Amino acid sequence: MASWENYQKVRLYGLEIEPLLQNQYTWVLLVLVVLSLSLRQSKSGNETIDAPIIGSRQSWIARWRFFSDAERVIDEGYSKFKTGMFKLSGQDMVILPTKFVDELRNVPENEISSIKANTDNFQGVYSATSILTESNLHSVVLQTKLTPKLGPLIPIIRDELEYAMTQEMLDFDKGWKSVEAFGLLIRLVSRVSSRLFVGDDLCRSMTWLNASRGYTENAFKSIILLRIFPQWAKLYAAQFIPYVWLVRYHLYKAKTVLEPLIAKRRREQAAGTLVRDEKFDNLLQFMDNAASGMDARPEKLAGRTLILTLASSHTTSMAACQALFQMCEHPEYIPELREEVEMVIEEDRGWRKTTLTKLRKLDSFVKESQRVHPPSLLGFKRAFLKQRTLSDGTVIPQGAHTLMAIQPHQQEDPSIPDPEVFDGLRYYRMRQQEGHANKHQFATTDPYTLHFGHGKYSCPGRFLASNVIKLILGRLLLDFDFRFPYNQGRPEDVRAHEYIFPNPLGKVELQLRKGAGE
Ligand code: HEM
Repeated sequence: MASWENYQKVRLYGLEIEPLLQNQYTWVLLVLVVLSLSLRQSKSGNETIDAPIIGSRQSWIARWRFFSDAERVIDEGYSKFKTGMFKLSGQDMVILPTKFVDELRNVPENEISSIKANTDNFQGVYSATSILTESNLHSVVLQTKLTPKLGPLIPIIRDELEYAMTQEMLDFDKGWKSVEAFGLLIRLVSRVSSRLFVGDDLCRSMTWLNASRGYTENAFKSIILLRIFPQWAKLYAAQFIPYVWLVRYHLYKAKTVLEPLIAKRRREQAAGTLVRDEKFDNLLQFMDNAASGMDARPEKLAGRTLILTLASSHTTSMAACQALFQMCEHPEYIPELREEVEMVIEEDRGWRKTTLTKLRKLDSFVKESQRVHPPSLLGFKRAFLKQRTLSDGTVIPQGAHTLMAIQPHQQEDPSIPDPEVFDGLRYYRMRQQEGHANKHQFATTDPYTLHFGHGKYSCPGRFLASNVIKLILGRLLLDFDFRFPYNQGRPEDVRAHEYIFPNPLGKVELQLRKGAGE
């Protein structure tokens, strides 16, 4: 008969159980394992949806395949089931047909949430992005304070861009210089964004810049790795992934500079001594003015500001870098794009509010670059907070997370007859058609162009992104010649899951043009 004495001698994989059972950490671990396994038993929203699964039914294998070859998996699902739903990456993702874009684009956020779906896709708890689900403070401020001021912001962005260029390219007048283009653009964009996000006080502080860049880089790496794990295993996996630790570290570093700044400005505001920039304060200040309750806590404001750098800097630099690579791959466009910039600047006598809207060829080129090298193959992510019956009778249960195959869908846009061809001035010509002058811009969305989403919850920062990209590329076109290094073509994009990044090792050679800056 089994007695306690006998039991004490039981060994599991060579380990004596009794000392283990006396250890409180063993119990904590056991409780966590049992809890997570039992959570796994209850089917999630996606698991209750009856839809064909693409790839292996073994979710680990399916997830790994999706990580390493998402394009093929998505194309397989899209070619077989594009008018219905299908599941990818095990059951992690339910792909809805794009015919539902219009029906879903303006549904209230207490029924379907875009930000929850996006932050969940970004592994919110581990990348710290889940703070954005606490309220829409950031979106309101972007839409009401930043977007209406895009005109007055041009000189501010240009000023910071000039400073950033001097920091980056001091010795560029000594002939051709080779640079890793993505890194350069990340540094330029993050300096410019910092000026708008945190203001003069901090935007050139290396502590802040290192924290915001370090956070963004490590958040992306954490997201990519954690997505390979099933939901129940993420908690444990995260403990062993150094990028996740670094996310926390950079968040902490950012707070060490942002929280005192918030406190200082609040003191100055109370004393009536706060120096305001009449043209544009900065996003942190705008959020502080508009925040209430929990949102107004300094650590929350600091966290939200840092997370905005992830939403803005990497995405903007990715688009700028893909366009720069396209220019090097198709140098035949450079003279025409350069001529447009020179002409518009002469007409406006400098960079003014109207200047960027007049750069229609450049706008078209950047949009076409995004079409052929998009940041993501999937988009229009939605989390269903309530059960919903779609117009064709499909029932989407509460808790489901859906996406759409935006890249294959865009290739079927009837206004793009030859989707496999890169045509940098395609959208420029489309805008010349009667009634189309304000359509087909980089920042405009439509049911076929979903890289910024579409409808009420589309990206609130896309107009700023468009301006920053045009200011940077316009400056490069005016003052630099650029090309790929000798005998090197366009560097292969780096792909992980549905995300597509410009190759960070991809080099571009730059040389100051004769007479530039005179
Ligand atoms: C080329 C650059 C960019 C791309 C491709 C991009 C793309 C996107 C996409 C796809 C979404 C989700 C939309 C949806 O779910 O329907 C989004 C949301 C968002 N973007 Fe952007 N974005 C860019 C630049 C920016 C910039 C510069 C900012 C900030 C100034 C920004 C701030 C945000 C924020 C805050 C959200 C979440 C909005 C919410 O709370 O619902 N983005 N972006």
